[in-house]
Amino acid sequence: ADLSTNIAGVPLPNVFFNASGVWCQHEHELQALLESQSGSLITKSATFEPREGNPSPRYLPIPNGSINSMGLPNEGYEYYLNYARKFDYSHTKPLFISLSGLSLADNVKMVEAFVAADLPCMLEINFSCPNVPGKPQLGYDIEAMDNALATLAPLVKKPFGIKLPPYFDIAHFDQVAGVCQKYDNLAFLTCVNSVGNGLAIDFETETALIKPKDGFGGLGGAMILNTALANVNAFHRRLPGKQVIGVGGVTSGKEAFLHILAGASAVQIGTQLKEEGPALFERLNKELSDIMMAKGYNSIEDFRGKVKTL
Ligand SMILES: CC(C)(C)CCc1c(C(=O)O)[nH]c(=O)[nH]c1=O
Repeated sequence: ADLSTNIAGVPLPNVFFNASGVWCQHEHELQALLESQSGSLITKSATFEPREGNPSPRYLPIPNGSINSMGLPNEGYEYYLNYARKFDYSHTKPLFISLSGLSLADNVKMVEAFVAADLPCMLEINFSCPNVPGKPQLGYDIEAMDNALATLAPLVKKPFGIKLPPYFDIAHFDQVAGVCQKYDNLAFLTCVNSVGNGLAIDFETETALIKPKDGFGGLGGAMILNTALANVNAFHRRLPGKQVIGVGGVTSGKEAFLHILAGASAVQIGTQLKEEGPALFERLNKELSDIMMAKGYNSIEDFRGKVKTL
């Protein structure tokens, strides 16, 4: 079956790529994604300056998923800008760049640098990034989100996307969609980032599993699939003129199929990629293709967003 898709008019040979943060901090990791069967690749969320991130253990697989509090370890935005300058855009797969400024000012400076470089890469701005200490993350501060988009969208000029945290209240889906609708070049939403501030505890040692933040960290993997599907579908229904990239709980072709049925135009993989490595993409392509053939679908558009209700 044909697993090709496009994001903001940019073709992807297949719907699959990494979630920002997984297998994408260093060039050798990005090279492995380039050589894999992924349909695209995205860099680790960049901050203005390089960051070590939090002390380990800061990521762990747990039953039905994972927990992480990495703390934005990355090489700094110039590293990824240089990577984007050297990238061979004649490749079959496009390059996405994730930005996660620690302040709006930092996001402005990084966006301006990428816009000045005028490269074909696609920006995904991480709205789970920390905002003013003591205030919720950008994605949970609707006024701050609107203000950030009012500043950033005109700067980016071309189509771009934002990475959103999961929402759990219909009124929040409505509010966030209302803000996103205001920005024409906001072309896609990537839903969802990890489910924030979970806590994994070891029964034997009676100790939190990860070191940072008293063990509090973002939850990913199978356990967040149904939250991810809801966020993908909620924004697919509310924003017909925009696209949604689905992420959360995809471990096989089956969950990828469900994300697309919910409305996703592409599918990112986090936890499962961290655990299985880039060979995962060959498996996912085969599994999704087999599912589509079995159901009589030839292309993604034959079933994308067509989840039925009772
Ligand atoms: C959680 C933040 C550190 C504020 C942003 C980076 C990030 C991280 C991280 O670097 O800890 N982990 C996630 O699961 N999602 C993210 O967006």
